[in-house]
Amino acid sequence: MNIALIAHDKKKDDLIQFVSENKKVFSSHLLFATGTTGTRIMEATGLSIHRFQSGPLGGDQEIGARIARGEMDFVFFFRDPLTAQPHEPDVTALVRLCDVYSVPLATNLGTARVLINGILEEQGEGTAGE
Ligand SMILES: O=C(CO)COP(=O)(O)O
Repeated sequence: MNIALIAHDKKKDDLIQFVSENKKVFSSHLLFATGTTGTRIMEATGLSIHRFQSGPLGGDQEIGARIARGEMDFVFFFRDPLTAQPHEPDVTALVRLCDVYSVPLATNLGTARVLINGILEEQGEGTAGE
């Protein structure tokens, strides 16, 4: 499966911790990320991640293009709901494309936990923490 990992600055630590806790699951899939998020997760976990541009420089749009081509299976996008983003239209467009193509999207830690369990079940390996 192809999985996209994206986090706004104030949510990067949360995503890094989440990926670290579920490293075994993520390591068995192809990982993609916006620039800074990908670098931070690679440094923290040692996982191999294909990195696109940084979000404000077009990274969200690059991931959106992959979604439009049917090349992204799951998206973890930890958005910061309390900080204005200069590239807000790109953020909205990425979320919209997930809805257009019914790509499962987790925008916060709670949904991410549910989604990772869904991925594990698709792999036939029970749920996280068991
Ligand atoms: O801004 C982002 C998503 O909208 C994330 O970009 P970076 O991973 O480069 O910080």
